[in-house]
Amino acid sequence: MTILDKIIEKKTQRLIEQKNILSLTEIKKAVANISTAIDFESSVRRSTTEPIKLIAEIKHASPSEGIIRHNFNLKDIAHTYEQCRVNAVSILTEEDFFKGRLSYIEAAKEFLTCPVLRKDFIFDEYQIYESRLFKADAVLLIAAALTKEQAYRLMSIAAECSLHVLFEVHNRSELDMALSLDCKIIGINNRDLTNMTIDVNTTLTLIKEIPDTKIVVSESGIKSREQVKMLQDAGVDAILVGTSLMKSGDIAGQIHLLLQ
Ligand SMILES: O=C(O)c1ccccc1NCC(=O)[C@H](O)[C@H](O)COP(=O)(O)O
Repeated sequence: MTILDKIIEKKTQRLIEQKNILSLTEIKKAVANISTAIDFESSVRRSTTEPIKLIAEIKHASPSEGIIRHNFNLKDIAHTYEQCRVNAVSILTEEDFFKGRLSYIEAAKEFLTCPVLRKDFIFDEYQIYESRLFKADAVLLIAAALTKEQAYRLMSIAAECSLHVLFEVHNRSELDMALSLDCKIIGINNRDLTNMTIDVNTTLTLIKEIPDTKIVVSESGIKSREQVKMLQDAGVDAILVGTSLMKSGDIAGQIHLLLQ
């Protein structure tokens, strides 16, 4: 069983419990009154004259690292990200492996003006409505966790809820799925979820197969200015950075180092 299988198994159990508290019909009604989402797509698209965009992640723990930030303070992190004028914030909301909470989105949004991506393991339409109910502006869909039919359906529901989708791929066949679904924002995960190894060259290889009209986000394992420059030169629109910010005693300094 891969880590992705384990996460989805746990998530499936939690979803059954959650649907007993608030049914699909009830959650659909509840999202009808939620204010409009902030435009994630425009925030992460870059023109050729602009520097690379930053999606800064709030991530307490992970399966590969355990606890990443020992003095985790959601509000301080959100406040720092706002002061650094990051282009978007990604929040890990998965509970059992990342120590996240859905409520982190609204709490962080008190300090943020940029859009927020809900980073979780989404495979059921309920989770899309839930994301909007908790004020996310965008959601992550992971190709490795979905069939093409499931992905299509979830993307349609996300669009109905005005949520943008970051569609994550790691290899050529997942990229083919993204392109055939006409995904606008393609995330290339440098982390292989089958064995947790990270290689930033994954982005450099796959981006060559992606038309210029798409927005490309490079995800995972980004920690040095040299890597960021290489990704920018390759035409990447935005980087998604978690661990190297969360491990730093000076988050603003680390952002400056990456983007200087
Ligand atoms: O981070 C993990 O260990 C992990 C394990 C299994 C599934 C997903 C995982 N990470 C989620 C992410 O996609 C990252 O948080 C994100 O790309 C940022 O990566 P990093 O900068 O390496 O924290």
